[in-house]
Parts: sequence; C-alpha cells; structure tokens
Amino acid sequence: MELRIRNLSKTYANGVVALDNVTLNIPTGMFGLLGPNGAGKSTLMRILATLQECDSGSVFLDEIDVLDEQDEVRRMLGYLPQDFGVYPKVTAYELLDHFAVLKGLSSRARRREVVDGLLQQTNLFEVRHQRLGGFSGGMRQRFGIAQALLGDPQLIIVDEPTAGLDPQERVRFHNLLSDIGEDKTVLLSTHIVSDVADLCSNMAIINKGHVLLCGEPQKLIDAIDGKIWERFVTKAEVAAFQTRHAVISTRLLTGRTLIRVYDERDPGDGFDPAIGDLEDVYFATIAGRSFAASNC
Ligand SMILES: Nc1ncnc2c1ncn2[C@@H]1O[C@H](COP(=O)(O)OP(=O)(O)OP(=O)(O)O)[C@@H](O)[C@H]1O
Repeated sequence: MELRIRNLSKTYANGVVALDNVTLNIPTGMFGLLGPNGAGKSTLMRILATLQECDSGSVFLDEIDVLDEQDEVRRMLGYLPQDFGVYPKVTAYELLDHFAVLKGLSSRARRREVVDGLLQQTNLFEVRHQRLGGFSGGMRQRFGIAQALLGDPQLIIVDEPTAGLDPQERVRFHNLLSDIGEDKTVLLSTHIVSDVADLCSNMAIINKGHVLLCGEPQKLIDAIDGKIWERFVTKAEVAAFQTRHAVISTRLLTGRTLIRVYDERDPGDGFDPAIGDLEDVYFATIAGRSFAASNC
C-alpha cells in the first residue's frame, strides 16, 4: 500500500512547530525516516498511527483517508512506539495472547496458531514462557514487532526501534524488518544512518519539522559523488578548518581527527577526495548543503 502525506503541519500548545508542511510519498517496502532528536519523527509517526491529531494537511493510505477513517486505518496498521513498555511479570506468550484477544481474535485455537507463528517469526518461541521483565532490549523490541504484526497489518510503523541494541541484536532486528518489508509498507524512524543504509529502499531526511531531502539511498549517495573531501587535522586546527570549509563531520579515527567537507570543487588545503556514503548525505543535508533536487 502507498501512504501519501500532503502538507502536514503540527504546532504544539507551547508553540513548538513539530511538523511544517510535510509532504512525502511512502511506497510499499522499507522507508527510512532519518533525523536527529527533536526533528519531528515521533510526532509524524503518532499522527500516522491515529494517536494524535494534526493541525492541517492530509494523509491517504491508498484510498483510505487516514485522518478521517481511523477505525479503517487501525485495522491495517501495526505500530511499535518509541517507548514500548511491557508488563514485566507476564510471559511473552501470555502478553501476546492478551494483545491478540484485544485485536479481536476470539477463537482460542486460531489465536494459538497466530501467537505461536509470530513468536517463531520473531525468534522468541524458545523463550515464550519466560517473563518479559527478564528479556534483553533486543528481545523486547522483537516482542514489540510481534505485537505490531498481530492482525496481519499492511502498514507497519516502527519508531526508533534499534536505539540501545547491541550490534548483534541490531543485525537480528534488521533481518526481521527486511523480511517484513518485502511485501508491506514499513515506515522506520531512526537517527541511526546505518539502519537506513542497511534496510531501506526509500528514505527521507527530516529536521526541525521540515523534509529536507528524499529519494533512494543509492541515488542520494550518487548525487554527492566527487563532492566529499577529507583530511586529518589536529584537534586544535578543527575550528579554523570549520571557518574556511563546509565541514560536515569530524570523526576520531585511531586517535586522530578526520574531517570531511562538502565542496563541489577541490577545496585544496591538503584535502583528498573521499568516497561519499549515506552518512555524508545525512550530515551534509543537516548542515544545510542542498545537493539534490528533492522530489518527495
Ligand atoms: N507533547 C508535546 N508538547 C510540546 N512539545 C512537544 C511535545 N511532543 C514533542 N514536542 C516537541 O516537538 C518537537 C518534535 O518532537 P518529536 O518527538 O516529534 O521529535 P523526534 O524526531 O521523534 O525526536 P526524538 O527522537 O527525540 O523523539 C521537539 O522539539 C519536541 O520537544
């Protein structure tokens, strides 16, 4: 299914403009919404999940008016919120079974089939009789996906699901999401560039309530080809380089400081050409370097 967001705006009562005229097309597959903390990602996710109202704009999921036909949307939707809490004293099986009852699965036999299937899909079947309080962060997030998949939703929204996961769990979680994303619309919000690089066929970068850039990750990387340059500097030199060049990132590499700049021409000053990656796309965009025509 395709999600079409048009001119969506939301200002909180305290005057914070969380979303400012956001327009996006989200096709079937994995879509990454990338942005720093406070960019407006959770606000957008909650509006799409029918949990919060916007001030203006429209959202359609194929023919369904998301802002108007909430019951219809909820039947199609799975949602893993950023702060997904579990009841620590119940087991994974018990809680998923309970959620399944709430989703309207009244037949006990059918419920068992669905719950077992989801626990298997999320690799939690072996630990289904353990209490959720003893689950690791990664197991809890996989449980969060299991509950989001109840009712076979066509649109799945996951809000910053990999924050705090160790590298192994992140890979596991990525594999799970990419299986789901094969035939569903999965909207993944994150501030972690590699989540999007590894998983998403389409993406957008959002900051301060604005969509700054969107497209296919590889095309966006191609658009910065030949425009990223790097060199090592001492810590004391960083500030001076920042005034002379459009520095998009400073990283410590084996104890030395590597700076990368965005420049359409050779910046001189001892810089070497570098191969651009999605992180460069992200940092250059957030730093206000507009290099590709946004066609959201
Ligand atoms: N209920 C609220 N009342 C007032 N301001 C809010 C509220 N919720 C969020 N905000 C503000 O709106 C802006 C966008 O917040 P939002 O949570 O949507 O961003 P985010 O990209 O999800 O960031 P994070 O990853 O930190 O959650 C922020 O400046 C935030 O402080």
